[in-house]
Amino acid sequence: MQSLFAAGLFSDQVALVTGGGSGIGLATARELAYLGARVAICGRKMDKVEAGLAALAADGIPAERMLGGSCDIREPDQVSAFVGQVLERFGRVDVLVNNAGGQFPTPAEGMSPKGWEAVIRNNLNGTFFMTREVATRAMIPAKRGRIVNVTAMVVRGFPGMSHTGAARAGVENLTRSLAVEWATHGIRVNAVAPGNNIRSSGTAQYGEALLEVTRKATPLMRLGTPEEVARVIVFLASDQNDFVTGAVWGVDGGQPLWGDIWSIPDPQAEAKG
Ligand SMILES: CCCCCCCCC/C=C/C(=O)SCCNC(=O)CCNC(=O)[C@H](O)C(C)(C)COP(=O)(O)OP(=O)(O)OC[C@H]1O[C@@H](n2cnc3c(N)ncnc32)[C@H](O)[C@@H]1OP(=O)(O)O
Ligand SMILES: NC(=O)C1=CN([C@@H]2O[C@H](COP(=O)(O)OP(=O)(O)OC[C@H]3O[C@@H](n4cnc5c(N)ncnc54)[C@H](OP(=O)(O)O)[C@@H]3O)[C@@H](O)[C@H]2O)C=CC1
Repeated sequence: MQSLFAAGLFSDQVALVTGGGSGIGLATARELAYLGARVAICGRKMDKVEAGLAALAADGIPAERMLGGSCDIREPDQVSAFVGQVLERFGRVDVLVNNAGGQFPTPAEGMSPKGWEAVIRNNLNGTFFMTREVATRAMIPAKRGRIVNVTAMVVRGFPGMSHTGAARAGVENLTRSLAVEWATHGIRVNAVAPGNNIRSSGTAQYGEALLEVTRKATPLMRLGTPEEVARVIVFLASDQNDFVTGAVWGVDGGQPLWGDIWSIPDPQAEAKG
């Protein structure tokens, strides 16, 4: 592995990455571990978490510097138990990356209350539960912490996935509120918004055709990689970046600046036949 950052940048630090078993979360966990951090990863499914731990081991990270556990961030009891495990094992949490999340495509009018709630819980509630737990038990007592929330590119709304657009906009606003509330506790809170154009385990479920549409809607004319998102997360999580808080950084190849991202049925065109 090769890193943009100086070796040992995260030595003596502990990082907790939710959804660290796959995709952007795994790329982030690998980079942080490579730079010296002790890393804890979690997800709902242990097979993904175990695959993540195996990838870290293949990078040469010793077993004593990593921890994996099953934890559904929507469930406060599971969040509390996992954070407890991390503190028991490593004694502190310096960096929290709230990366776990996801949704399903659906027009708003076809969305059931349960479907709406599932996505709000997964992205907004879960992020808050984990953040509050880590802040109150580790960061506020230590008067030090770096939180990075992974959102999505929602500046133009999220037609076709309005539930996640609303949830991610909520997380972005939470990022700003907590950046102010916790500034005096030595905690910085930032967000990274990947474009809808990162080729990852997550976007694989949407299929190549849709990825091609989103690639063509990207000024840089290519898809991004999980490692490119991870580098910005790691920068925001590092002490090299200590005057930035409450920011939302896009990693999107310029996509929000340009044209249509994907087509949803145009009601005016349909009305005209
Ligand atoms: C157009 C733009 C494209 C654009 C596409 C390109 C841009 C991609 C940009 C974003 C990329 C990524 O985020 S990549 C990361 C992707 N990763 C993920 O999405 C994985 C995490 N997501 C999830 O686990 C699920 O989506 C989520 C719903 C949040 C949680 O699932 P659960 O199994 O826990 O939820 P359940 O209890 O089963 O479901 C609760 C309700 O949600 C509904 N529900 C769940 N999945 C559903 C589905 N596929 N289609 C309809 N409805 C669904 C169920 O029907 C239930 O409601 P009832 O109807 O009452 O039964
Ligand atoms: N790739 C892209 O283009 C974009 C990605 N994003 C966001 O970036 C983040 C990472 O996505 P990406 O790596 O691409 O996709 P992945 O699907 O690979 O990553 C999502 C990870 O989150 C975990 N996860 C999901 N829900 C929960 C939960 N309730 N509790 C604990 N863990 C959970 C999943 O594991 P498990 O299923 O085992 O729980 C998985 O490891 C997500 O929040 C995603 O929505 C945003 C915009 C674009």
